[in-house]
Amino acid sequence: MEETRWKEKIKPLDENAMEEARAHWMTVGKPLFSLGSLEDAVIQIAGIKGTSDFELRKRGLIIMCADNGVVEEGVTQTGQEVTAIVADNFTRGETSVCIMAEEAKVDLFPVDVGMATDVPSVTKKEYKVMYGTHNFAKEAAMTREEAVEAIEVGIQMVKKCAEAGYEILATGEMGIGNTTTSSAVASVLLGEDPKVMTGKGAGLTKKGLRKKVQVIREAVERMQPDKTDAIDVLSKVGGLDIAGLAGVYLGGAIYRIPVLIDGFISAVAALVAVRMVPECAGYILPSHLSDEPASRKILDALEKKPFLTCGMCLGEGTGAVAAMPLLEMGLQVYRKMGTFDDIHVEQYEVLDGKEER
Ligand SMILES: Cc1cc2ncn([C@H]3O[C@H](COP(=O)(O)O)[C@@H](O)[C@H]3O)c2cc1C
Ligand SMILES: O=C(O)c1cccnc1
Repeated sequence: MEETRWKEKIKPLDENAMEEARAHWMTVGKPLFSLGSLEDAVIQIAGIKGTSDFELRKRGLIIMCADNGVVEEGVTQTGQEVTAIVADNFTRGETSVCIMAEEAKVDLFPVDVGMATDVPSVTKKEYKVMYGTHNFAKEAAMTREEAVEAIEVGIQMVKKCAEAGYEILATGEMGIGNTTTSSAVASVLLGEDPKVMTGKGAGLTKKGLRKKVQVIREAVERMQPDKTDAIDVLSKVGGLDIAGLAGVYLGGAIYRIPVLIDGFISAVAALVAVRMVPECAGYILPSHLSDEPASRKILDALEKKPFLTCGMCLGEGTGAVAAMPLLEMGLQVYRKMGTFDDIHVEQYEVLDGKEER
C-alpha cells in the first residue's frame, strides 16, 4: 500500500519543543493566551520543527495547476482554457495571489501537474502526469497509478522547497472545474449529500448549480468510490490538483515543514491526505474559512479552526498567503516581546501553561 510507504517517513511532533514553546508563551508579558490560535500555531510549529526557536521568513506557495474533464458537463462559468491563462500569469505577477504574495513576501511555485495544454513558462515534463483528467460523468477521472503519481509530485515539490530552505509553505491551486471535483470527493469522504457539499465555485447560476449537483450525484452513484480508500475516491471523482496538494501535505509531514491550507479545494486535499495518513494532520495548519458552503464541514472534520473569516473564495492560495503576515506577527511577539519580569509586572500566581484557558 502506498500509504504505508508515506506513513513510515512521518515522525510525531516533538513534544519537548512544544512544551518549551508553551512555557515560553506563559512568560511573555501580555494577558495569558491573548493571541488565541496564533499561540497554538507557534506551539504546533515548534513541534513540527523540533525546536522552540524558529523563524518563518522564507515562505513558499506551491500552486497545483490541472484540468478536469468534467467541465464538459457544463459545471463551470468559464472554459478550461482559463486554467492555462492564469497559470501563465502566475509567472508574470499578474494574478490575484501574485499581488498578495508580494505583500506577504511569499515565493510562488506554480506546478503543471495535469493541465490540458502545455504552458511553456510553467510546464515541466517530469511533473506532468497527464493532459487533464477524463470526464468523471462518463468514466473514472484517472487511474489509481495516475493519482499516486500526482501525489508524488506534491511530495517532490516539498522536498525541493525543503532543500532550498523554505520554512513554511502555503497551498494553492488553479484548475477550472476543481470545485466540482472537490465537492464530489468531499461528499464521498464525509458521507454527505452532494447538495450540501456543493457551491457556485467561480460563479454559477442557480440552474448551473443544480446541474453541478446532479452531475456529482450521478457519478458517485454510478462509480461507488470506496470512502475508506481516499486514493480510490481521488481517482474516480477527484482531480490531479487535489492529488498533488494531498502530496504537498504529506511532503510537509515527511520533511517537517508546516503547510497552510488555503480554501475549499485545498481543504479537501488536506482531508484526502489525512484520510490516507492520519499522522500528517499535525503538520497542517488552517488559514481562512472559504465562503464555499461546505468549507466549515471540511475544516471541522480536520479539527482546524481558521484564523481568518472574511468571505474569501478565490483559490490560487490567496487565503493561505493572507494568513502568513498574521502568523508572522504572532511569532514575532513570541520571539521579541519582553517577559513579565522584564516589564516589571508581577503575577499573583505563575501558571505553567497546562491550565485550561
Ligand atoms: C479568472 C479566474 C481566476 C481564478 N483563480 C482562481 N480561480 C478559482 O476558480 C476555479 C474553481 O472554480 P470552478 O470549479 O467554478 O471552475 C479554480 O481554478 C480556482 O482556483 C479562478 C477562476 C477564474 C475564472
Ligand atoms: O475556496 C476556494 O478555494 C475556492 C472557492 C471557489 C472558487 N475557487 C476557489
